[in-house]
Amino acid sequence: EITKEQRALMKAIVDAYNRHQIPQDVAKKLLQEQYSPEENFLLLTEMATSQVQVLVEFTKNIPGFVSLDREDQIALLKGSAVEAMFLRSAQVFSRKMPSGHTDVLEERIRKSGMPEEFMTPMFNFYKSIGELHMVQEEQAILTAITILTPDRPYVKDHQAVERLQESMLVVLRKLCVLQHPQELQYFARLLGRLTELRTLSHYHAEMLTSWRMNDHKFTPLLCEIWDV
Ligand SMILES: Cc1cc(C(=O)O[C@@H]2C[C@H]3CC[C@]2(C)C3(C)C)ccc1N
Repeated sequence: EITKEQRALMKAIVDAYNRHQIPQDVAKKLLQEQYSPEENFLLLTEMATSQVQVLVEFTKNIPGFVSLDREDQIALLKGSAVEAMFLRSAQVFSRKMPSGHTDVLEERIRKSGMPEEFMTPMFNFYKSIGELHMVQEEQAILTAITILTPDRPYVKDHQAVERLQESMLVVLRKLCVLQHPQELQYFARLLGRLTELRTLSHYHAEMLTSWRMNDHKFTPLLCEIWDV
């Protein structure tokens, strides 16, 4: 009972999501030979920077996004960047790489100068996303829903964003029923992850501050997207 236009919306989002992937060379670098914490941090910086670039490209291809007010587009991107990045890296983390690699990546992230108290919530989130076994359509639409959250700071035209998000929530709900018929509350569980993401973004803000304090270098794009 997914209508023709809903199928078209889903296809546009999934194509955009798959078209804009993190360059494999960045992810692969993290898996190569042993690095020092400084080297690891530089690799994470490279990974985060390319994730933001991928996020911007994906967002521009969400149907209706570019017809929103320009300043609202910026507000939505800045407001959702962390959450979209964690969602995408959780999916990359739990799916893309053969299991052995995941431990290596986890090891690299753990030895990159990231504050210890941030690790646990981050890896718990990765695991909770992995356990959902989302299909790629669900991943793409859930990411689009996260980006089109109307109550981000400085968004002026709430209504316009709400209308776009609404149409995606409807599609996601239908998709969940089709893809996971046995799990009645699967859709609710998916949306529950978005709440977990907001908690993570608070940890992330502290992480940025602690890195700044220790004089870690960021790229201009990361400074711009997170006002650091
Ligand atoms: C300012 C700044 C931010 C990050 C970051 O948010 O990294 C995210 C944390 C994990 C989740 C997404 C990340 C890219 C990750 C996989 C390293 C990494 C380096 C850096 N100089």
